[in-house]
Amino acid sequence: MAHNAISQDELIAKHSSFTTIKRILSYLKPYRLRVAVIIMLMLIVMACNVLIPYMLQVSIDTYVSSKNVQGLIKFGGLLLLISFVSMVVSKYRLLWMNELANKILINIRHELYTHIQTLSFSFFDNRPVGKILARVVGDVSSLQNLLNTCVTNTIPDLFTLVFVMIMMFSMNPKLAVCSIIIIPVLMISMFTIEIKATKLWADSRQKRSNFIAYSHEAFSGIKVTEGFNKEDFKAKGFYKSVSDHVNAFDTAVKVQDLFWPTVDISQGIGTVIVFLAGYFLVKNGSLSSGTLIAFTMYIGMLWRPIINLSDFYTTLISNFSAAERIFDILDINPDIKSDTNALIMPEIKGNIRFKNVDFFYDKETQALSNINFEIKAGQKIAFVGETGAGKSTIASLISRFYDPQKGQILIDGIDIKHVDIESLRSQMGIMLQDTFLFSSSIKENIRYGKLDATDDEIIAAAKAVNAHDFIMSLEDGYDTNVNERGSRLSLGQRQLISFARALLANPKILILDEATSNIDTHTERLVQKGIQKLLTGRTSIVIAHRLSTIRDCDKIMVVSDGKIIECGTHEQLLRQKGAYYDLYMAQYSFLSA
Ligand SMILES: Nc1ncnc2c1ncn2[C@@H]1O[C@H](COP(=O)(O)OP(=O)(O)OP(=O)(O)O)[C@@H](O)[C@H]1O
Repeated sequence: MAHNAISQDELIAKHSSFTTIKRILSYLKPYRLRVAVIIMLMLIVMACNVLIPYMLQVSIDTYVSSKNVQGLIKFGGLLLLISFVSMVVSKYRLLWMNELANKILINIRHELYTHIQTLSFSFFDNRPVGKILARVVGDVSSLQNLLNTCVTNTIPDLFTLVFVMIMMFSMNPKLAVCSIIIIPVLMISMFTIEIKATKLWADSRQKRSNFIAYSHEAFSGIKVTEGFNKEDFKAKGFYKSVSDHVNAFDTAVKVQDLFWPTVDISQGIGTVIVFLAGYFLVKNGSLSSGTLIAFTMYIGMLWRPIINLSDFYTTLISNFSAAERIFDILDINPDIKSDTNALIMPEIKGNIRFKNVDFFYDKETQALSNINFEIKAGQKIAFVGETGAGKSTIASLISRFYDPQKGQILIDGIDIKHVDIESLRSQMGIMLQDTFLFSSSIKENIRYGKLDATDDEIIAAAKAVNAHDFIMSLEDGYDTNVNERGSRLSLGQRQLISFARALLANPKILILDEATSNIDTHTERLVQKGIQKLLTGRTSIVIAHRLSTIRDCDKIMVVSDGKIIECGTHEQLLRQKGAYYDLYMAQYSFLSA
């Protein structure tokens, strides 16, 4: 997948309009019965509406001309009854259709969300979050527009059109032909406009996605913007991305607006043709005046659905790219997925082995080359090395967030490429540099480690990592809301909470990626015991820059430029006077300076 910067348009797979419409309509499948009932109701409404002009014709030609008042009153009553039935049925038709359209939209949004959750890290590496949001929120709303118009108007309009034509042709085929003679010209003009408008709407949607992504990133990084006093600079960027979107939208609307004059002119010409032809037919006696009046009503009924269908067509064109953008994501297969006959990972003991592992993030970025090591169950291992060396990449591969291009990663002798991902990840815990808390209470954030944990278990976990006292000092204790990303708390406090969360999850393999980097010396001492508790009884991998925190590890591996260049205990590596010694001495002299 190509990298996608915020201002860069995304590549969207193109499909034929027919395939996309078929796919939209496939969402109706689970509701076949409801659709059948709705169609039945539509047919009743159509039949009532189409009957009314015909009955008018009969009443004029039969009862009015013969001055039969009693017959006329009876006929009028029947007409009223038909109108009433049509009104009631129509109300329920609309209600059930809206309900159906809304249900389908919930399904699409849910499908999109659950699908995106299954996608691999590489998908998220290559897309700004704002662009994903634009699809889940913006594009699905546009699809709602499309579905609502389609189900509530288009299907009934198509029925009306067919019914009206049947009535017109059965009343007077010559006049009927005159009524529809202009329609092919209208169709050709509409298709010509469509070709141009579709491209312009797709472009407008791309620019909208770029603008949402820009806003999302700008607000997420607002503290940096304000800290560096760069509000004007960001505001200019924002102005440009909004202008790009508005200009693209404006151009699309201008082309789209050509639709309406085309429809209006066609309707005008069509009506004039019918009146002229009707006049001559009545004059030479081959058409009754009742039929001409009924025909004039049918003309109105013929053009209303044509106008509505043109309206739907414009909605279709302007929202089509939204549907394409949604299906584009749904069609992405996760790079990392469980094989169909994947092995369920047995209870992990904790042996980890890397065999000749090479890993590239993309063709240009080789992050690891020929990595070989073995960690025994229950050992505490540290990876150290300069920034960008490849330490976090090793951690990501153990959790199978990515697959290596070459080599094997074995846990308890089983190649993790062939095991069920859920059964693997549910036994592993990873604590990243960037501690993420959800905007809910502290209690709920800790419970995330084990959804069915009791309050007592949560408090016990917090006590074990020495987080309990600071939590109790907050105004609502465990019920304190931490705000988005935990912004209500200090970085160290966030990490303490994430320790409690990890302890509750009780993983068999625990990876701490720079997890203690934000804890000050005082807090560090406070949590040391908690960390010890967290690490005992499981294989633990610690990635740390601060070497004082990993001195007592069973093994320390020094990573440099994607390779492991040294391996041993703290004492062994110091004696070796190699890269680890240099790193350690650099920190030691820095701290004692
Ligand atoms: N998602 C990614 N896409 C492309 N390249 C990446 C990605 N993540 C990391 N890299 C690159 O891979 C290399 C190793 O990165 P990694 O994050 O593993 O380093 P690290 O040793 O953990 O660094 P640090 O100590 O700074 O966290 C770096 O050159 C980095 O630029």
